Amino acid sequence: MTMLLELHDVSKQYGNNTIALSDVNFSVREGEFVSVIGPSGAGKSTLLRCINRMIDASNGEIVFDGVNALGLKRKELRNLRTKIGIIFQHYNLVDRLSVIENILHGRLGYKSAITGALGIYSREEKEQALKLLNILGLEDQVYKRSDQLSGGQKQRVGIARALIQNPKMLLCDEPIASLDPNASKVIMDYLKDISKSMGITVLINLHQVDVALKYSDRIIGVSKGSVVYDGSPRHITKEEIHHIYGSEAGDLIMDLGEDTDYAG
Ligand SMILES: Nc1ncnc2c1ncn2[C@@H]1O[C@H](COP(=O)(O)OP(=O)(O)OP(=O)(O)O)[C@@H](O)[C@H]1O
Repeated sequence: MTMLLELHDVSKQYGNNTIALSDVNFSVREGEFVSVIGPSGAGKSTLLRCINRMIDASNGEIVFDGVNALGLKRKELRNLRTKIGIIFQHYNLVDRLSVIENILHGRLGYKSAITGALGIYSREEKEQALKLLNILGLEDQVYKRSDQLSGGQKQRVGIARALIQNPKMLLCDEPIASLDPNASKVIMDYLKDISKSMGITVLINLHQVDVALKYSDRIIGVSKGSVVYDGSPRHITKEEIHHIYGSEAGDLIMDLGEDTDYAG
């Protein structure tokens, strides 16, 4: 498998005092499903946002699909962003628009300002939106206003909007943090299926360690801006979880129970 994403010594400082990321190094292979875990404030969101340059890293190198993302100018950056779909905790849908209109917004990165502003989409784009609606079980909601959907349905629209970009990677920033356990499972199952069936790489921030261990090929543990664990979910030990979470680890370890073969 080839590397799709490589981070070399990536650091991010906010203002004079906050070092959010410190010399982060890791690579992600094409098709891998990787979870980033760590306590609140560890730098997980900053890490994800640096990858598509929603935030600019202070130092280091981020290579995506063979291109150094940090050196890109406007047009190439737009190009890069079409290959990276983003899924947000709060969905970021346009409430007053229908489900299908929100999904088609995922195509805006491919359009000129004028065709985008006029909402002009081709027949192929509309057909692809309908296909994705079917895949994500939203075929009965096509023309519903987005603010009339449940949280789980909104997140499925968010996934469809990301997929219509034809991305190579999905960056998912706490995609289930606002959902109940049932809706969370539905979303995680869709993300896993999509990753497998479409060969899309997934990099996902999660607060729920048990979910991360269950779904991921690999876990990256972040603490105070540094990667302190990078490996399989199968063999992660309680000591390693303690190392990632520090004093917050107690309850998490109790929730996980005695068996350390969590992914089994
Ligand atoms: N825009 C900003 N300006 C200044 N400091 C920031 C900014 N965004 C984040 N930080 C700080 O950077 C550090 C990392 O924050 P980040 O949001 O990346 O952590 P996180 O692991 O995603 O946390 P959480 O799990 O609570 O979302 C924290 O100390 C945070 O206060």
